[in-house]
Amino acid sequence: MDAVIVNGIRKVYQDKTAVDDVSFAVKKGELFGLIGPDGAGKTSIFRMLTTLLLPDGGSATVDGLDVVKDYKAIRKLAGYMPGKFSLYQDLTVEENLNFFATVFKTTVKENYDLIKDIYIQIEPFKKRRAGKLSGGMKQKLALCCALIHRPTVLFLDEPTTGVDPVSRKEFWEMLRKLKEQQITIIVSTPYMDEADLCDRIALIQDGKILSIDTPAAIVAAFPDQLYAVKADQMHRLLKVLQGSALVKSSYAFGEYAHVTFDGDLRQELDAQGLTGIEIQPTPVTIEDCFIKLLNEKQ
Ligand SMILES: Nc1ncnc2c1ncn2[C@@H]1O[C@H](COP(=O)(O)OP(=O)(O)OP(=O)(O)O)[C@@H](O)[C@H]1O
Repeated sequence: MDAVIVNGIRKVYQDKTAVDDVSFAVKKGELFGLIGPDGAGKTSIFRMLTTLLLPDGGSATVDGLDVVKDYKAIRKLAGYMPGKFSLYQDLTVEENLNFFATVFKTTVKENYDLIKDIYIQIEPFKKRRAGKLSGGMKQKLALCCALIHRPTVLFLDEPTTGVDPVSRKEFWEMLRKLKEQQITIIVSTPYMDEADLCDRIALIQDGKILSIDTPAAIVAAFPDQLYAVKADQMHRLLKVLQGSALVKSSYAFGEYAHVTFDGDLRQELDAQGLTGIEIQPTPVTIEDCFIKLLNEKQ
């Protein structure tokens, strides 16, 4: 049985459809990513799966339990780290942890083995109020609190947003270790570079899933050779690319334009008077796949 099954789930706020007929399944022990920009509907999906929000249509199960009928049982077995900092700012690190353990009728001691690797990193600050911790430390404490009742499924809503790059990397290493403990993890992120760290991902935009697969399979399905293109006049280059009959797709990507095309693009750019032209094949990223899927939708 899959750990999470989502079947045509919907959420409508007033006249805004935030989650539109979303379906996916997450295997036991999988690290599954919901990847999409702000407002894509990730938080609404998490809140429905953790029984904090009622769906307006469709159904979903967590560990075989229905998110509407069996909400009490799900709350016991699921761990949830909301996007916004959820801890008690005026309580210390150890008070927060004890509080969450008590709510779930357990003790820190009983489940210490599960959080040990993470907790020892914040233990030197255990007497410090949560509100006075750095972003990375708050995130580690929030993860310990979400784990303290030994959940079978862990929901992490944008755990790395607003966290420095080193802490982001450390956080993903912690998730890899938790996976070894057979905990199913569903994590959302707006950072496309984090998609590669998941076993499988769902790309989501405007409440709809655009694609679900392993990151490697999504990248492999990109149909064209992708090129990174540069010129001395980047602004003009982008305009020329957009108007060119040879170009299938083009968009700014860091200091380059990412382009797919047929024919002799260099000759065309030369003819347009552009200088310092560079055209080189470049590896496809998840972000390129996302942009392609968005363009197909429009
Ligand atoms: N309570 C609400 N009332 C009205 N609209 C809402 C409500 N909650 C969310 N929305 C809207 O639904 C859409 C999806 O929001 P949601 O928070 O689920 O997305 P998200 O991908 O988690 O993005 P974010 O990172 O911004 O939270 C957005 O357009 C948002 O403005």
